[in-house]
Order: sequence, then structure tokens, then C-alpha cells
Amino acid sequence: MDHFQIIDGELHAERVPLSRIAAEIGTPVYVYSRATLERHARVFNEALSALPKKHVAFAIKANPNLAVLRVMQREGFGADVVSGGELARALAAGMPGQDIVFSGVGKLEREMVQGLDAGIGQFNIESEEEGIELAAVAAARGQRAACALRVNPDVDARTHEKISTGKAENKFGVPIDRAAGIYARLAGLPGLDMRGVAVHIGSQLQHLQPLEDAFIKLGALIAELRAGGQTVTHADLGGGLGVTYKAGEVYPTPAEYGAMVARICGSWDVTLMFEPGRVIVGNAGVLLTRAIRVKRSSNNTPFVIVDAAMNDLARPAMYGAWHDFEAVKPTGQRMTAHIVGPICETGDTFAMDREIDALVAGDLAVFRTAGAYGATMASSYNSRGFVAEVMVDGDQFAVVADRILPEAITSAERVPAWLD
Ligand SMILES: Cc1ncc(COP(=O)(O)O)c(C=O)c1O
Ligand SMILES: N[C@@H](CCCC[NH3+])C(=O)O
Repeated sequence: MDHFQIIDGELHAERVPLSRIAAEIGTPVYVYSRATLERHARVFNEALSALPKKHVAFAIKANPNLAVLRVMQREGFGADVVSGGELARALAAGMPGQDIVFSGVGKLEREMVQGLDAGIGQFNIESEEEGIELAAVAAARGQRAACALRVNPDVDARTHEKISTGKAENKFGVPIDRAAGIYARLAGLPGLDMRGVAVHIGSQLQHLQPLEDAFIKLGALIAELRAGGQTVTHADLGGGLGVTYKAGEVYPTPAEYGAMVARICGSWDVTLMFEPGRVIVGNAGVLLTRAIRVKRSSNNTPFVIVDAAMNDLARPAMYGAWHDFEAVKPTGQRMTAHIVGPICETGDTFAMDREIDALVAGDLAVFRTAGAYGATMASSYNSRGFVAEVMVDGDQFAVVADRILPEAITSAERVPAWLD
């Protein structure tokens, strides 16, 4: 069920007309639907219902807004974090430390300390070097850090090369053929409680087979570790499920994913951990924007210049990603146009030669499927400030992130006296 629907000729988020949000908050603005977030969290949980021992940690990099995290927390999700900043957000949203997993290849000592202070449930160690450092940090404090070893299974996730994480040449995890030795060495360190293994092969995955291949390798590693006398009580299967950005593209459903996990991993006798991001939030958000003007290109195809830009939604410029684009008040007329932002880069292009709802200057439109890796990847390039975020709940809405104006950014800058 889509909570972004046309009601009486106008696109609504739940029961709020998007023109109302534009009038009160301005554009560009991200708009999230609480009902969609909750539905996706429940569908994901339901898909895992056959698994006896499990833990879901929302990958908060996908959308770290505190209100979004609070919805996740209320649904019983923990968090997968990759920085001290994300850890602080998860805690601020009310997630218990125990429910937090700390991933990432470049954890700093102070982030390790922050995680230990918070009593987080698990560090996912991404190298032997990191494990040795964490062991020292924990031991110096008289603590033992609960850890899983993230392995790189050398599996091609068949996704965009920039978001593939499980191939041998990617920086993530330790090579799976060296994992047993590394695990054993780390397990011998007094500062670590090696309790499991972790894998995450990439994002926006359209096929289950690479995941299945990775999980089979992980299962074999667990067996090998146990045969060698190691304890393995947890297996973190990461995230990665893709979502439909372009009508007609088919992605595995959470239910299909859950069935595959049950088939491959159901007999491992571990707590299975999951780190979904995009599948929970992607389709729960749109980026609401206004056409500034429409100008003719040299071959007469119009450029629709919108007030959102690559600094607000980076995915098209970064990955060539497709986001559906719809008028808030469609007239039924269509046009073929290029959709561009105001930034002084040719790459600030959302779509070329796209058939869209006909728009004129001043019309509102949305980029769909903008709830994941949207606002969180924003920058202030061209001194445009940071985009605002709104959450809708039925017929009410609230600003969940203020627009940060260019002046606020400038106010953090200083001209040193020696430049006077
Ligand atoms: C370690 C880890 N876990 C979970 C995720 C979430 O991925 P997704 O948003 O594709 O579910 C990512 C991002 O790809 C990640 O790097
Ligand atoms: N930022 C990427 C996803 C990265 C996943 C991080 N592990 C995207 O927008 O598709």
C-alpha cells in the first residue's frame, strides 16, 4: 500500500496534501510517511518470523533522522552504526546500547571507547589490526568487547560497483579464506569476546543468489570455526535488499529473502542478525521540489530546472540513479524533458529525455523513493544550505529536521586575524 497517493487531484503523503507542506515549510523538503516506515518494519519482521533467534539492526546510514530512528526503535529495531555520530543518534533515539552493532572499516579509538561506554551489543571487526586495537582499548578499561568478525566472501553482488562491498577487491571485511585463523587469534585476546561472524555484500541487490552464495560460505566458516573449538553464537547477515526505483523493475520481496535465509541459515543454531536500510526507508520518503523555470535546450527539449539539486539528492549524480519524478497536481498532459537542478555542474542532472508530467514554472513535483540515502547524503555545495525534512502521520506533519540556511554554515567559519 502506497501512502503517497493522488487524492482529489493532488499527491498526498498519507492525508496531508504536499502543497500544504510546500506552503508552510518551503521547498526542497524531504517528506517521510510514518505509516510506510512502520509497515516496512513490520513486513520485514514478519518475513523473519520463522527464525527463532534474531535481531534486526536498522542501518541508520540509510536515514539517520532522529524521528525516523524513533519509529524504528518503537518497532523494536536496534541500529547498525558506522561512526560515533551515528552511535550517538541511535542512543538519542532511545535504542538500548545492547541493540546496537558497530560496523565500519575505520573505527577510531575514541569511537571504540564510545561504543564500550554505551555497552553496545556487538562490534563488527573488519580487520585483524582493528581487532587487536579494540582488544587493547577494552582490556585497558577492564572490559571485554563482544565482537563478530566481518568476512569478505568474494561474491559479486551484481549491483552498482560503488555500492558493492563483498568482492575481494573491496575494502570491507577480512578475506574469508583467512577468517578462521584471524578469528582464532582474536579469540585468544583477553579484551575480546569473539561471538560471531558477519557479512554484507552490497546494497540495492536485485538478486538473492549472491546473498545465498555468501551465506553458504558463511555457514561453512561457522562449521570450520566450531570444528576448531571456537564459539559462534551470532551471525550477522547484513542488509542489502534492493527496492524498486523505476516502475516495472522487480526486486526480491522481504518474504522471499526471509524464506531463503530460513532455508540456508535456519539450522546454524545462532542468533541471526540483520542490518536492513534501504528496504525499510527507501519508499517511505519523497523529495518535494518546485520547478523554478522551464527553459528550451538547443534541440528544444525543455530543461525543467527544479529547486532541488545534487547537493540535496546526490544519488543521480553519484550513481546515475533513477528516481521517478511526478507532478504534485498532474494535469494528464505529458512532456519529454531534462530535469536539472540549479548547481553549476553538468552532473546536477536528475534525468535526461524523461517523459514526465507536464510542468510549468512554480509547479510542485516529487522525486520518489528518496527516503534512503537522500537527506543523509546532502551537502551544502554552492552554499545552498541543508535541505529540511518533514514526517507525516495521518493528517498531521512535523518538521523533523530544520532547513539549515547558508548563514548558519557561514557562521561556523572564521577569517584569521592574519588575513585582516
Ligand atoms: C555494513 C552494512 N550494513 C548494512 C547496510 C545497509 O544496506 P542497505 O541499505 O542496502 O540495506 C550497509 C550499506 O550497504 C552496510 O555497509
Ligand atoms: N549511498 C548508496 C548506498 C550505500 C550503501 C552503504 N553501505 C546509495 O545511495 O545507493
